[in-house]
Amino acid sequence: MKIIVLGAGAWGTALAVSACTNARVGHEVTLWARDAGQIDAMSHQGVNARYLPTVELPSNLSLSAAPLALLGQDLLGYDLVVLACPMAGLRGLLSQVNGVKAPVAWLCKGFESGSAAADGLMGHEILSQVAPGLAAGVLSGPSFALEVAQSKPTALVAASSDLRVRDTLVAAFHSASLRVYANDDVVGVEVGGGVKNVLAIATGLCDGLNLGLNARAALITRGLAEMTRLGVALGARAETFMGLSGLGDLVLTATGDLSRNRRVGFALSQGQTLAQAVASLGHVAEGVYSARTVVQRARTLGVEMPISQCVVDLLDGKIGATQAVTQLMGRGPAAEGL
Ligand SMILES: NC(=O)C1=CN([C@@H]2O[C@H](COP(=O)(O)OP(=O)(O)OC[C@H]3O[C@@H](n4cnc5c(N)ncnc54)[C@H](O)[C@@H]3O)[C@@H](O)[C@H]2O)C=CC1
Ligand SMILES: O=C(CO)COP(=O)(O)O
Repeated sequence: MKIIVLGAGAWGTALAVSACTNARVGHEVTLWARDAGQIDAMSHQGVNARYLPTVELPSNLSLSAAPLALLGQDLLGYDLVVLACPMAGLRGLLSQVNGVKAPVAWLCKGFESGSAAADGLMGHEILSQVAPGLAAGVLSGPSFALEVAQSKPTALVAASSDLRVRDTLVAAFHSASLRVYANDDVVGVEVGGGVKNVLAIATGLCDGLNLGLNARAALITRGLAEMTRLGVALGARAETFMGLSGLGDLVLTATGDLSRNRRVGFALSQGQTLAQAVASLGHVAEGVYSARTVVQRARTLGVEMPISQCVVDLLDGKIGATQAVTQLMGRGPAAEGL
């Protein structure tokens, strides 16, 4: 299979490496970046020094920085086009690949911030605005890029309403170290991937303040409830949130120190400003940009999301770290459940 990954950040690089090294069938994989200097450095150094510095690039991985407009013609020759950009770049990349006949999959997790529709859109909603004719879907689930690139056992979920897209993603990435499950609940998978980033900021803060393991477990559990409430209100199936892109990715991101979102919450608990916390990452932390849109969409639907609201108030500088705890613990008693 001929696969092109557009975007050479940590996750695009890791998946491209995984497809080259692990696939049961030999794939031809190209990794593309918009920055020709980055591709030049990668081909000389044999690593992606900026985004995944400890992982050697396999010799059978092709690198490209051809202008996308030119690449447009060539994209016709691929069996799968993977968009490995942050949410902020998805609208642009989708319009650029519009017209491609092969399945297209995006990897970003979040809600568009400053969206044209002012609503904060998920990937599938952006797709229906800018490229409704594409056969497309999303690849999500609990997966730190570094571990996937190191061939550590990982399970992902390929979500699309189109069976051909799900099957192509499984054929492209399923391997001895990477299991790819299929799901047709795109809304559920996208809500899980987007909201878990916001909740990971909360657990990073909780752990940075040394609030204890009980508090972290409570945040994860009640976070899962609010993620599910929003997802169901948006048309998702509740059971999807018990799967890889819901509970699975929430547990990973909320507890794993490799998470950039969790690190933002931790840094805020140590007195760093948001600007400092984001700058020190050198990578995207989608929860920072999605939090407000998550809460706005929930409000429009009449869905209560107290933990996400707390994260927004914190990011907006309306409350400090310790006030966030008071705000959550000061809520009145409630019945458990969704
Ligand atoms: N790193 C990880 O472990 C995982 C990341 N993801 C998601 O994948 C997406 C990408 O994450 P990473 O690769 O880790 O980010 P990263 O911060 O490591 O790299 C971002 C890449 O996107 C490019 N980029 C930045 N802004 C852009 C824009 N406006 N248009 C086009 N390209 C742009 C950058 O040049 C860079 O190549 C995010 O939505 C993230 O939540 C999903 C699963 C795992
Ligand atoms: O989505 C991820 C793991 O599944 C990566 O999470 P972070 O963006 O918080 O690092």
